Amino acid sequence: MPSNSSTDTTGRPFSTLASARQDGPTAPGFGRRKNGFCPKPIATTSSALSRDIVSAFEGNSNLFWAKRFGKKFIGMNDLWVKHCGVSHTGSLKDLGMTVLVSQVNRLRKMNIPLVGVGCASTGDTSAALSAYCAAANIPSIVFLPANKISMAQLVQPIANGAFVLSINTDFDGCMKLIRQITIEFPIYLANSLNSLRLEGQKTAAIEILQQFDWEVPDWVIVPGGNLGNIYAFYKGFKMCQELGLVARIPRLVCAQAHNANPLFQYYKLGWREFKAAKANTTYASAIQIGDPVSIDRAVFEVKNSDGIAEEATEDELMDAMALADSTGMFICPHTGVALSALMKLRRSGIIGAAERTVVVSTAYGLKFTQAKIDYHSGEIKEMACRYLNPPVTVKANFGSEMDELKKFLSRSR
Ligand SMILES: N[C@@H](CCOP(=O)(O)O)C(=O)O
Repeated sequence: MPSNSSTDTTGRPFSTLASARQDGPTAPGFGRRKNGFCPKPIATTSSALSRDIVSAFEGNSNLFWAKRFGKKFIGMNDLWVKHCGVSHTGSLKDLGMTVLVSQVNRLRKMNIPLVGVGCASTGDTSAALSAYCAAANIPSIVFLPANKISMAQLVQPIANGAFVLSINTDFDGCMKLIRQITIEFPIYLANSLNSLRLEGQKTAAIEILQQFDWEVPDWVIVPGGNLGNIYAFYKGFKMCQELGLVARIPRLVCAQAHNANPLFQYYKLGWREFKAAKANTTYASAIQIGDPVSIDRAVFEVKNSDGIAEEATEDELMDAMALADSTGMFICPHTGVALSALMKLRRSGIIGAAERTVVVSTAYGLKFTQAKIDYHSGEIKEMACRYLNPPVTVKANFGSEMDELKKFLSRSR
C-alpha cells in the first residue's frame, strides 16, 4: 500500500524517476499530489545530461524510462520498463511469495499441521519459495522440469536447501503432479492459483500508479505463462480504481511466446474454445507453459481491461531482447516477448506514439545469460540473430588491435 515515505516498496528513493521526468515526457499533473499519502518525487541537482544517465543506470527506482529504446526503435517518448526482477531472488515472484510464506508461517504457529510448502516451477517461483521458506525455517518442496530451466535458476532452490525434484516432464506435467500430491499430503501449494500469491504480486501494479503519482498509464504489457502475473496486475489496478485512487485502469496486454501461446490462440479465435497444448521449447523458458492454471482469470482480465493478447516468435523475442540490451538494459527473454509485442502493436497503430506504456520485466537478465550467449555467438539454428555482437578474437599485438579498433569505429560512425 502507498506509504508516507518518499521511497518505493523496495526502499529506494524516487529521485531518479523525478529527474527522468523533468527532462522527459510531460504528463499533466506529474508531480502533483492527488492524495495526501502520495510521495512527492524529490528534485535532484544533476545536470540535464547526467539526469538521463542517472535515470537510466543508477537504478534508484525499479521503474526506468526506456528513452533510447523508445525513441530509436518505436518512436515513443513515454515508454517505461518496470524491472520487477530487481529483487531478492531476481523476479516478480518475490512479491507474492513473501505474503504466502508469511501466512504459512502464521498457520504453522497456530499448530495447523502443514509439513511444508510446494510448487511446480519454471525457475522463478521455486527460487522465491525456497528463499522465504529457508528464512522462516519451513521445508520447501519444488518440482522442476528436468533440463528446462536455467542454471542460475536451478541453483537457487538447491542453495536455499529446498527438496528439489528434477522430473522428466515439462512444467505442465510438474504442475499436475504437485497438485495431486498437495491433495494427498499437507503441503501448502504455492503456485499462483493460490490467491495469497496474487495479493502480493498485485502490489507491483499499485507501485506503478504510485510512481506515476497516480496518473494511469495507457498500456501495461506483461509476459504470460501460467497467467497469474497478468491477473495480479489487473487486480492491483482494479483495487486502486475501486478505492477511488484512480479513475480508470490501463489496458493490459498479455504477451506470450509463439511456442507456448494458448491464451493468444484462444483470444485470436474470439474466445471460441480454449485448447491447452503442449508447449514447445522457447528461450522464454519461464513462460514455456501450455496449460496455464490461471487461464480463466487471464481471460477475465483481458476482457475487463479492454486488453489484448499478443505473441512473439523466437526470432522476434531474441531480437527485441538484444535491441533492448543494446540501449543499456539487460533484460530476460520474457521481457523480450513483451517488447516484441509492443513493437507489433506500435507497427499496427494499436498503441499510439504518445501513449504512456509500461513494459513489465519479470525477471533479472543475469538468470538467462546462456540465452544471450547463444544469441551473440550467432549459433542458434535457423535464427538470424540480427543484432549479435560477438567478441572479436585477436592476436596480442598493437597492429592487430588497431586494425580491429579502426574497423569498429568506422562501423559505429
Ligand atoms: N514462471 C513460473 C511458472 C509458475 O507460475 P506461478 O506464478 O503459478 O508460480 C515460475 O517461475 O515457476
